[in-house]
Amino acid sequence: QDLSSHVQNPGKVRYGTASDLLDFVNMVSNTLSSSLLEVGEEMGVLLNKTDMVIKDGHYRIDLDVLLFPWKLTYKPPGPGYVPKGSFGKVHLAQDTKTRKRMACKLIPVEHFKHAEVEIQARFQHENIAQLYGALLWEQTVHLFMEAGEGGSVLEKLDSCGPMREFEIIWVSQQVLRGLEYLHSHKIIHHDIKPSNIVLMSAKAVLVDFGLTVQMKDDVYIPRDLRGTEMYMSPELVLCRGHNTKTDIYSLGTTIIHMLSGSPPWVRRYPRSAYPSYLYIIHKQAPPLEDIPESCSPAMRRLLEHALDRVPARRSSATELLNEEALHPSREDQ
Ligand SMILES: Nc1nnc(-c2c[nH]c3ncc(-c4c[nH]c5ccccc45)cc23)o1
Repeated sequence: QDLSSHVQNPGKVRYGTASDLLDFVNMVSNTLSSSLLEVGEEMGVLLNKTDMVIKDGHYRIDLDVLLFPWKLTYKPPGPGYVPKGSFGKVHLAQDTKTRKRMACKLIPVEHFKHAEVEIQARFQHENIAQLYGALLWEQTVHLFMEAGEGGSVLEKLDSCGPMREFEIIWVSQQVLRGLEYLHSHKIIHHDIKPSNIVLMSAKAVLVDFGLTVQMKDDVYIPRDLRGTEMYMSPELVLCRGHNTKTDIYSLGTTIIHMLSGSPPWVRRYPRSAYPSYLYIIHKQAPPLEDIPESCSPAMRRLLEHALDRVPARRSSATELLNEEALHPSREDQ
């Protein structure tokens, strides 16, 4: 195209606010993917002040931003190991002008739900992966986000085994601050687990908001089962209504995984013999038996409060943040 047509028809990527980004993703969600086929070039909205440089309305993959399979923190690079989200593959991305490094999650447009973006666009907190922008290119939604270059807690557990208690305390405090913020806005994450907690040099953040809901009142009646079985609460499995306390239970099972190196239940009920854990979670008492002997009494008490079978009795994020286990006194160190 000559310059004049280029100027007259600048590309379809622009800077905008969180509400511009939400309008864009709503358009993508509501437009039949067939009619999106005609758009030959990338289109999208990048949030202002994100160190991403749009050139003449373009933000082209492999030109303005490069995508790399994620360099693993612990393991020798497998064949293009790419962490998987609920519906998308996550790559490392780098803006070619500012060299800013980001995570880029690729979601096929037919799987894309604007709920994934809605919460991250409307709610910001230092322990929630920040959203930088969204692009639609080749029938795939590219979500650019804050990158946890230390990888996920699951990757760390798989590579290095059980974590030490001071590491678990650090991760739990970060996650609980993020949950305290989300729960104060009646938002349920629905998929708290080691692979959805990613590590950076000075903090840990929650990722993958594809199953997130914002309650209209104090209970959420689910239409489907959301989450990952081993970390699900008994009330979520029952499907008769639940609230933000389900995330607290999932954090409790996540702490068991960090302490022991395995999710709850699997050592007592091997996956080979138990294709599903839903019935076990429903029938059995909370998995306190999976807390290792080495666990400190204070951390054990925190887990008893986080895994209480009765949601109303279960501690909130704020209450857990005030537990002794998360404030080891000097003499303990
Ligand atoms: N499902 C999902 N939705 N958003 C994200 C996400 C946003 N920023 C990120 N930074 C790092 C990782 C990540 C996960 N596992 C890993 C293993 C090794 C290295 C990095 C990772 C994932 C993200 O993930």
